[in-house]
Amino acid sequence: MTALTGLFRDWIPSQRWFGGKGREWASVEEESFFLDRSHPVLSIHRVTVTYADGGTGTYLVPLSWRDHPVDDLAAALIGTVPHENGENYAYDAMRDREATTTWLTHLAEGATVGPMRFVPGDSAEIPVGLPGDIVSTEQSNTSLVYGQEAILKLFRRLEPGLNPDVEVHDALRRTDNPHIAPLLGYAEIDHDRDAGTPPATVFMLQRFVPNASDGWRLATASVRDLYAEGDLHADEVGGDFAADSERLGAATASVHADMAAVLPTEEAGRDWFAAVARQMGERLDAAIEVVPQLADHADGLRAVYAAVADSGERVVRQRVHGDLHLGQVLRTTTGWIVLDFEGEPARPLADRRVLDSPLRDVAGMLRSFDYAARHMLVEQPGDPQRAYRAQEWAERNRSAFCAGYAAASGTDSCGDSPLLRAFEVDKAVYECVYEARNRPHWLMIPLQSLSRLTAAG
Ligand SMILES: Nc1ncnc2c1ncn2[C@@H]1O[C@H](COP(=O)(O)OP(=O)(O)O)[C@@H](O)[C@H]1O
Ligand SMILES: O=P(O)(O)O[C@H]1O[C@H](CO)[C@@H](O[C@H]2O[C@H](CO)[C@@H](O)[C@H](O)[C@H]2O)[C@H](O)[C@H]1O
Repeated sequence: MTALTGLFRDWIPSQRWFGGKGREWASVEEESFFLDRSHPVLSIHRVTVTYADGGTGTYLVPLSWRDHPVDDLAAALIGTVPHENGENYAYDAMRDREATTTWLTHLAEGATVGPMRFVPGDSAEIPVGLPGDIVSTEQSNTSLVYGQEAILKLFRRLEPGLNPDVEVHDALRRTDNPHIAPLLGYAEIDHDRDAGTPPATVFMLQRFVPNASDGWRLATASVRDLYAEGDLHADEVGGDFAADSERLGAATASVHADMAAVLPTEEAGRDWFAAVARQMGERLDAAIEVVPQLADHADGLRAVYAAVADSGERVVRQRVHGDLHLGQVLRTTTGWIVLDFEGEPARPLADRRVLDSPLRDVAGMLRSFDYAARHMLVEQPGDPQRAYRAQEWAERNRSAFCAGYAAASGTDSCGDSPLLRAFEVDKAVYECVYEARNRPHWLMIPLQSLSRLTAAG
């Protein structure tokens, strides 16, 4: 093992974006090239982890280098690497402001550096020269905000093929949809050109949406207001969120309609329903391995999936968001913006591009209302008054979202649909695994939802 691979072995497992948490490492390899040889030197590392269970994952790690320690960057220090006259200091380049300008300079020029190609959209809108500040919210990737102008999202996990976030934003450019942030460019890196493997997407740059607040923050503030009121109901307190939920439903329907207009669609046949039910069952089997408590619900969940196979609903499959939740939407002064069309980060890229029912996204948002309502019960699980309030808030905002979606799409999608119910259950199963790996103290939120979702039928 080299000094660098040793550093990566120590540092990567604790990073939020690392998707292999809980898996034992068998070996680690890295390949690198320089993106910038001036000050500070910026190197790009492709780190491939092979797990003891045989799987692999390749992650992108940009490092910035100094020949002396920099006090302001102490929190970004990954480690030191010895050389003949002393040591070089390796920093997390995404936290080193001086290193953040390089991405935009290369993008505006449409440069090719080693295996990496920069693809600008409208280069006039790329704020060259501005330094980027890291976005501190917990997320699966790493983002830099450049002033109030642009936001760069670095995709940490490298997978062959165009990232769906870039693909969908690029296609939606033609629609002028008011509910998305326009794409300004992206970069890709060759995997193994000789083997015919397509390049992997490294980052995308989007226009920054100023003066916005994310839906999770707004929704949870509304829940807090309701909890603070002893006697009033959700429609009587100041922070009622229902009007926003309704507008969010309409915005979601508008984005779905434009995605269907510019990307492929296909009427679903009976075999699709059977395949969806089977895949959900398989996901449950895998999830039970990680969260054994799920086995207690397994019979009820399988009954929900079985109902999908016989449902006979009409579904036009299309590209969907794939991981829609309140943290993926921004409320601006004029309305809602939908972000992050990447799908669930744990799914292979090819699966995330498959045509699906838009109800998948409706279910994601309904799950999120449930989370927003109940996450504060984690600390006070035995408070029946709060549990009642949470239920009331979740139901009110679910209905409002569905009303907005139905009015804008002309379909009663939140009606009594076995498919929607199964999607909600399937999402909650996914969340159990996500929480077990990332936030074990929140595991009870999706687990308790599963009890309710299976009891309801
Ligand atoms: N265009 C944008 N304008 C303003 N803020 C944004 C924009 N895109 C993303 N953000 C902020 O960055 C956060 C993470 O972005 P997101 O695309 O959801 O990344 P991830 O895939 O890692 O979850 C969002 O919750 C939002 O607060
Ligand atoms: O990192 P991403 O935004 O792509 O999504 C992952 O992380 C989300 C948490 O940040 C997770 O969402 C779950 O928690 C939310 C509250 O923090 C809640 O609103 C969502 O409904 C719930 O699914 C998401 O599942 C995961 O893919």
